[in-house]
Amino acid sequence: MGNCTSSEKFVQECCYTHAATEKLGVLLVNIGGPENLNDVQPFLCNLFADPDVIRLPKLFKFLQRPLAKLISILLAPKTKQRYAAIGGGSPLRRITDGTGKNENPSKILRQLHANVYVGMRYWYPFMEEAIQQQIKRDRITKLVLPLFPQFSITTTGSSIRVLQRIFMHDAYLSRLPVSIIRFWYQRQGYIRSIADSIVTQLSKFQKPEEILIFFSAHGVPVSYVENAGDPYKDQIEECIYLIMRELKARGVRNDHTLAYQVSFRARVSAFTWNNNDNLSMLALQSRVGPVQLLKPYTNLVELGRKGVKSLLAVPISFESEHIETLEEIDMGYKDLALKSGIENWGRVAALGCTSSFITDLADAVVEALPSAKALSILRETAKESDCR
Ligand SMILES: C=CC1=C(C)c2cc3[nH]c(cc4nc(cc5[nH]c(cc1n2)c(C)c5CCC(=O)O)C(CCC(=O)O)=C4C)c(C)c3C=C
Ligand SMILES: [Fe+2]
Repeated sequence: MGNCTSSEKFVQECCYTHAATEKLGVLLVNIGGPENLNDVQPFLCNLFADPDVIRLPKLFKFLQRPLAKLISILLAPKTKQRYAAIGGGSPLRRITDGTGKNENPSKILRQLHANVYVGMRYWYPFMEEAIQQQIKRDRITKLVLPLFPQFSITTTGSSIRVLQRIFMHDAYLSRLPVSIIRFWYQRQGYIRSIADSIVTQLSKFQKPEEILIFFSAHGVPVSYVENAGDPYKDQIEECIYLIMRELKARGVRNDHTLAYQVSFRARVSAFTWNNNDNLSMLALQSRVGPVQLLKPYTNLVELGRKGVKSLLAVPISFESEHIETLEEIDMGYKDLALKSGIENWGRVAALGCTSSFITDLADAVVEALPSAKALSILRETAKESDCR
């Protein structure tokens, strides 16, 4: 097979060649979220037990699980209230299942005879289950994993680590050619789909040209970016540059700004201490203070004070609706914006199962096929927690 490009003809050729020789699997990986309020505490426990989310110095690794349990118990009541406000659970499983069944990519994936699996990092169906119970059972011959739009150690890195841990101990999996799409924020289909949504939402305002486009991204600790080389911040910024370039090409010249989410900061800071090696989010030492997260923080009061009257919020770091879009942005931010003098509020929906976006992701899968290789660089990793 030659090199696959995104041109439709080539995608088709790749499909035909591939379908004849391979049994392809596509694993859609996501964070996962509690399906009901009883799931909240164990879900949080799994999340905080992840050494890529809370990095403890080697000496204190043994505290990872007890600490995760403690933090999850302390955070659960407030977090339950927030999930209750969006209907009692996370929509992530439904949306990710829907992505797999979406009509357009299914056409492409059907031509490839691809099996689509869903695997979550912190809740059911866990990545481990999808791999051990379904992928192994189906004896696929190639696996593609489109991960998150931007690479972060806390999301992409963490998922790859789980994959490596599972694959290295299994004769079949360790030889299975795998292609990991480590980020896809720069893909034209993704950029254009977001630009389409922005243009549609702008047109709903009375004076679209006066709207401030407000990109809102998840925060991560600064130390991940500055000390551990997390490319997340650079990729977020480049993604916004590409979206604004696309909008300019369409004659849209609105002002824009980027801010990282703040209530996340309050939740994280309550349980973190600064430390000198700066790699750990949570280090036990005497100098107690809040962890530094990516800036600028969201400050709607300041925007109101500066005279911003109309604002369109655009969630940028995640492709599906989730608690941060539905509760934090739609409820918390909107409320605060209106109280701060911002009179007109709008929000761009996450792409979710938007056809143009999912079709582009299916193209990305096809393009990733030639680079599939057995995961040869495998490393021993810390034991996972079992909070389920
Ligand atoms: C780009 C996406 C995400 C990054 C980066 C990220 C980092 C990160 N998150 C936490 C803590 C929490 N995350 C929670 C849930 C959650 N996080 C993301 C995405 C990113 N997180 C998603 C999609 C979800 C699931 C949301 C849902 O609908 O269920 C939670 C629990 C929910 C909440 O309180 O908001 C916590 C806590 C840290 C500490 C971190 C980086 C170090
Ligand atoms: Fe998160």
